[in-house]
Amino acid sequence: MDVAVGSENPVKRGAVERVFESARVESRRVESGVSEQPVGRTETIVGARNRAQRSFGPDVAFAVGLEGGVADLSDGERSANAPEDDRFGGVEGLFLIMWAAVTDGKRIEIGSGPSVRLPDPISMEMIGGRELGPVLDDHLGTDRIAREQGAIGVFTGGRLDRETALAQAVACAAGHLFRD
Ligand SMILES: O=P(O)(O)OP(=O)(O)OP(=O)(O)OC[C@H]1O[C@@H](n2cnc3c(O)ncnc32)[C@H](O)[C@@H]1O
Repeated sequence: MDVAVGSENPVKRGAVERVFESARVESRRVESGVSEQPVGRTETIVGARNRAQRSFGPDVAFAVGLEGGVADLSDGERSANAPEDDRFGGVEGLFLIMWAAVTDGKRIEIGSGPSVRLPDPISMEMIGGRELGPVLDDHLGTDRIAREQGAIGVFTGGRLDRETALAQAVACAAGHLFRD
């Protein structure tokens, strides 16, 4: 079975390989159709869905989209279209979130991975409009940590890594397509 993943990030391909164990997984470069740094659950899910739909074709059985975002998890979540200086609603505590979408060309299902709170100095830079990957690299002195253990690895003390966390999102989305 062939499966496409709408990203050239190797940890995303690795996450898909963990769930579609015997499949040949191919990375495809597609536009997410959302900001480089999605803000809020809705924008993050839309990015995942776009990546899945845009990487699907007649040559694959399934296509997967994965998107990382940051979100204020309070009930009054602000949309990505809120004014620039109020994107996080003034609520302290931004979280890294991750969502997957899986399509078989007819149906599309979504699922999420774990969330982890970002420390305040990191959140402040996100509020300033930066992307999480480069902000983490600056703070930690790493090089492209988003392609390795990721924020989830850093903030869980290595108990999780980004590939493991993304695989949970893929499994939650794909499970419905396997079962029905
Ligand atoms: O090549 P693509 O598929 O775009 O992969 P990406 O990791 O750069 O992009 P995402 O759209 O999934 O994530 C949006 C931003 O959030 C960053 N990000 C997401 N999850 C992260 C993590 O666990 N650790 C570090 N950065 C992360 C990522 O580097 C981007 O700057």
